[in-house]
Amino acid sequence: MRYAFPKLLKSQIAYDIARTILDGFDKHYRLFRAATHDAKRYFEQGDWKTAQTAARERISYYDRRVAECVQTLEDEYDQAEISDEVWREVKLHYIGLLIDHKQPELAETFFNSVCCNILHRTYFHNDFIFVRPAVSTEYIEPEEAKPTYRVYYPATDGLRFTLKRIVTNFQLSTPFADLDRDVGLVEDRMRAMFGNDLLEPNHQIQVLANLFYRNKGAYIVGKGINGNRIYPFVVPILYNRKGQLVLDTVLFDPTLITVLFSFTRAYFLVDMEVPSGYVHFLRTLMPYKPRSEIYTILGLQKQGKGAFYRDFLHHLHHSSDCFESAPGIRGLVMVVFALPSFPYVFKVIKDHFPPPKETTRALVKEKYLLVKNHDRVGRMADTLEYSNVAFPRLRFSEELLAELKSVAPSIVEEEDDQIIIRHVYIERRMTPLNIWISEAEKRGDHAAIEHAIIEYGNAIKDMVGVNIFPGDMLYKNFGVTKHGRVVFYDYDEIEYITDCNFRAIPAPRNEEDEMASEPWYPVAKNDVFPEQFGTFLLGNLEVRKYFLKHHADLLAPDYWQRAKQRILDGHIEDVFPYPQELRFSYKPFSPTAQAA
Ligand SMILES: Nc1ncnc2c1ncn2[C@@H]1O[C@H](COP(=O)(O)OP(=O)(O)OP(=O)(O)O)[C@@H](O)[C@H]1O
Repeated sequence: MRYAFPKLLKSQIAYDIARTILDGFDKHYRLFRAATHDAKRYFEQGDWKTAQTAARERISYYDRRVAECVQTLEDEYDQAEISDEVWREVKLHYIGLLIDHKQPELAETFFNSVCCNILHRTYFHNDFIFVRPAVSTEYIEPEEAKPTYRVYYPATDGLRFTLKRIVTNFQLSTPFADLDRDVGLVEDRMRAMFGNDLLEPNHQIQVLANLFYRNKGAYIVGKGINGNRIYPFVVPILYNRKGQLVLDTVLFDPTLITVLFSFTRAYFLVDMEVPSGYVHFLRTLMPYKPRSEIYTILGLQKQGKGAFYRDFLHHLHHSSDCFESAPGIRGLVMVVFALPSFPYVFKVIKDHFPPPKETTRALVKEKYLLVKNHDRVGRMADTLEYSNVAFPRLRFSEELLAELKSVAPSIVEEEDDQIIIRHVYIERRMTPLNIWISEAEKRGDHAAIEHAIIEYGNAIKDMVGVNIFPGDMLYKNFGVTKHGRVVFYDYDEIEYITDCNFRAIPAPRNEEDEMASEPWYPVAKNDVFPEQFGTFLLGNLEVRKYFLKHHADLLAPDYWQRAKQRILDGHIEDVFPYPQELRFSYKPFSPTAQAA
């Protein structure tokens, strides 16, 4: 029989514990918001280095606050004295404290993290933690003067005036080069978007009240509304070469907006008093993006992780297919499996790695963490890391279970009708690039192959721009997203570009050198010889043709040496999460203009 919650709350300890946990959360969110607040200042000062460091540090805030809170509780209470009854009261008090709270869903997640740290896993009890949200996040209004979004009425005020007001309301202290010109450009494109639609009485523009900061950009996020139609838009604000601000473009295409919020990018910094209000608004722009991914891209990655897990359990309940090995070439380091009906893959680190791998479990984890904390520039998939995940035994094929038990026995355990996986990374499922290319070949789709190779080279170049050397550049280590972008997902050999030594292959001294099957010259651990990349990348003639046409520079040591030098000189590359052709300043390449 299910245990009933106590009818009377009697325990002072229960109240005190609930209060301590909520104080821990409030401290966390205060610091989290302070970081997003600072992002505005860094943007105004063009202080990219500090902004980068702050964005990276913010990721670790959550775990630190949870650890602090656990410590406080352990110092103050003897766990043995806290009965199940008291834990149930703690939860009820906590729910009470969350009435009128502005971030109740985040506070519930924090509560779960603290409880799960204190209670042993086998002791988890659904009555103690928030398996489902207990407090609604709908219609929460901010207390501060700023609403979640502002509303403008262009039919009354004029579109140009409205657009200018939208920008100036953000009160950026850096001057614009020519705001009237930029607003005119946005207006032209916006008029084209609204087309000849008759303006309905509800015609309005809604804009989220705070800017979204990432890398060297700040983004205005909003939507036009006319009748029952919604027109999402995003306006990036960047610096020009003279250190003045410009509106760089306006994006309307839902696919491009979705890509801007992609799982392959660094998290945004946005000052949100009521995060659920932002998530709700963003979902009206991207209805197919799971709430979990929206929380994550807003930097609330633990919330995203919790929401993802709930979605996953829900999906398991409402599906019947079985987990199976992910299609493609098996990894040496990871066992990768997937549920065909679910768009993610599950990656488990093997217990032993065959040669030539020289890594360890700890090192692999370190590399994955490096990527989590790094700017992923739209080219590296984000991963969710989970411990002790229980899967229903029935949903595993014998073959997959046998494989998991044989290559990762320390991680996989069978318990009654469950498979417990002690550590797993979960990441978006993509089509491995090698499979994508061979399918395009079978169809005789040359354009698709060329597209894949252009994207592949661009992915590497984007990663190089942020100091990442992928290490293992084989096509099988890249995936193609549903938007046709090529993204890297195999991180165990990743290195910082600045830690690598890019060398040209020395000229042979004599005939013997020339014939040698092993390098006759000394090779240090971090030496990389780009001239050798062709050996494993250019085997296929068609791929070779496109590779040499678009990315031959990747095979030359000096490309890499120059890239490394730029990073060492402190240069931070511009990252454009949308096509260059859409920029207001874009000038198509013209051979005559070039000649002139
Ligand atoms: N996100 C993903 N989407 C689809 N398939 C994937 C994904 N990640 C991995 N795979 C599949 O699993 C295989 C192994 O994954 P991964 O490259 O991450 O493992 P690994 O053990 O690190 O590989 P390697 O031996 O190259 O180091 C890939 O070749 C691919 O077929």
